[in-house]
Amino acid sequence: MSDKPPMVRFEGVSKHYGELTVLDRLNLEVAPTEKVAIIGPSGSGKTTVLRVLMTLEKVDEGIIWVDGESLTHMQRNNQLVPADRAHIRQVRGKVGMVFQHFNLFPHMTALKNCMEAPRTVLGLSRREAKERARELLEMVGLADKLQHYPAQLSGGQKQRVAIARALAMRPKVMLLDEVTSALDPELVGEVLTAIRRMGDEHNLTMLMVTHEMGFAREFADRICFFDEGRIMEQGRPEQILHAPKNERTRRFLQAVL
Ligand SMILES: Nc1ncnc2c1ncn2[C@@H]1O[C@H](COP(=O)(O)OP(=O)(O)OP(=O)(O)O)[C@@H](O)[C@H]1O
Repeated sequence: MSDKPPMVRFEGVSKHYGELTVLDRLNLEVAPTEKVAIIGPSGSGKTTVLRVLMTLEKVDEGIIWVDGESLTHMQRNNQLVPADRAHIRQVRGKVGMVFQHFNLFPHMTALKNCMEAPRTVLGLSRREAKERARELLEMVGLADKLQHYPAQLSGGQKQRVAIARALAMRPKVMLLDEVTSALDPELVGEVLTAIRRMGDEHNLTMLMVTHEMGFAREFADRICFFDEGRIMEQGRPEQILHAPKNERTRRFLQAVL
């Protein structure tokens, strides 16, 4: 970890669904530009970490910080009080996400998909939004698909549009939720290449939930092994993947590697 203040910090964060504890007093710090891979068994709370950071779910306890500001609280008269909508929107704007199932607008071309939020949320002019969208679609290798609709694209191409669309909002933190899981194996490589490029060229802090241990090994600075809503073990990829200390990590890796 660097000595800079963390870009993302979970401080004692818990999330419950009825009796089920999905995040259990989770503490996690991610340094600026650090790439963290989250691995672990099904149901261990991996996706929930990303969803609470995107404010798609509320937390029951604890505080989440992004770039020095709390997503859940705000300062009022030197006190931390629950955040209001405007505050949440402002902090949440620093975070982008790419989903397993792309979530593209089906009635919009690739170019329009990438222009929509910068226009409506950031207030960019049509020209600015178009220029930004075009540049990003070129970066992910889709210069010849600008006018294609999602139904006319392969899974790998759709996921690359989704990457360009998330980048168009200029987030500081990018969340990736099993972005290659819905793809045919031969399309995985092109998406991983786009992700690598996105990390290198945009100085992003990244949290990715992945089942691709090879990608986690090559791309992540740190792997966190999740179990029962907590980080059971974390460390450099080579340490976690090749010399795990925790018995549960070892058993999980034996099953997936
Ligand atoms: N909206 C919800 N209502 C009730 N339970 C939920 C809800 N969302 C998630 N859960 C439960 O919370 C637990 C953690 O879910 P989460 O999606 O974070 O797990 P995960 O580690 O990402 O799993 P997977 O690898 O299978 O995607 C699971 O048991 C899931 O069934």
